[in-house]
Amino acid sequence: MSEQLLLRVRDLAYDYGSFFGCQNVSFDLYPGEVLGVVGESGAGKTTLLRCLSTELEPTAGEIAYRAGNGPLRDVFSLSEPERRMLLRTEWGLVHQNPRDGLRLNVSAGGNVGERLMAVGDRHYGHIRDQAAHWLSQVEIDLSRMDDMPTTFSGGMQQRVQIARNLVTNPRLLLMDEPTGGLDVSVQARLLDLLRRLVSELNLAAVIVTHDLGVVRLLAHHLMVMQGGKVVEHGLTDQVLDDPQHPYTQRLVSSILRV
Ligand SMILES: Nc1ncnc2c1ncn2[C@@H]1O[C@H](COP(=O)(O)OP(=O)(O)OP(=O)(O)O)[C@@H](O)[C@H]1O
Repeated sequence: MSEQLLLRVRDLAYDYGSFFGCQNVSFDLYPGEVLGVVGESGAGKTTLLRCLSTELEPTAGEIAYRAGNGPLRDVFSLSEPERRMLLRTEWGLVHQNPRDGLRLNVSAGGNVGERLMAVGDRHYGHIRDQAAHWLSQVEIDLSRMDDMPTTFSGGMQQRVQIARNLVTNPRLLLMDEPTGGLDVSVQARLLDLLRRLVSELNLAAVIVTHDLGVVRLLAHHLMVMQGGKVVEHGLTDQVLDDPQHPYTQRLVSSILRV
């Protein structure tokens, strides 16, 4: 594989005062690769994602990202405007609750087009065409383009949130339980959609979830966290088919029993 490393995380830790959120997290991510992060409640998954999105500054360790074709750079050495620009262009952030990632008083098309306007696109026709293109990519009927997200189902809102993230052609998606809270058939459709888009767009992604079915379907690599620490990390099929750590073994067998 000749592609260059996109994201490098080394010995990352974050402490909430005397509590630690996550510790000693290290991984590499290449374009087109999906890393799944699983673990019980309180394992440190959200803390890790909040550090990766630069919302929290790690207490220790490094997060280095390659913007454009430039060198890998520590994201916390970037200026605030540089980081903001990454968050608007090369990085996408998909929240579990789409309401956290959408503007509810703006139409579906407006939600998608707005992200282009935020990076300087001022051509109304182009913005509307792009919004329509990405809404159709996530299977939103264009007759709903001018409707408010509040009139959409949870699954539709989640798809609009994904379209809003994709419109700037991001290279890295950070997703927090993107299918959480949706019913099983809606989840399955959304997972198929995500799998197709990740592969077609050669996206790198980190996906945090409780659901081993989600990682089995989407993630090439899997990191299992417990109590803020990574207890197992490897190829998804390998970890799920031959778990080494007792916690992963319990996690996998609890799914197989149901
Ligand atoms: N704002 C906070 N202040 C203090 N401690 C926190 C805070 N947020 C999280 N923690 C602690 O950090 C640890 C990791 O929490 P985190 O939310 O990252 O876990 P999680 O794996 O995402 O859990 P869940 O699946 O329930 O969302 C837990 O011990 C939690 O109590």
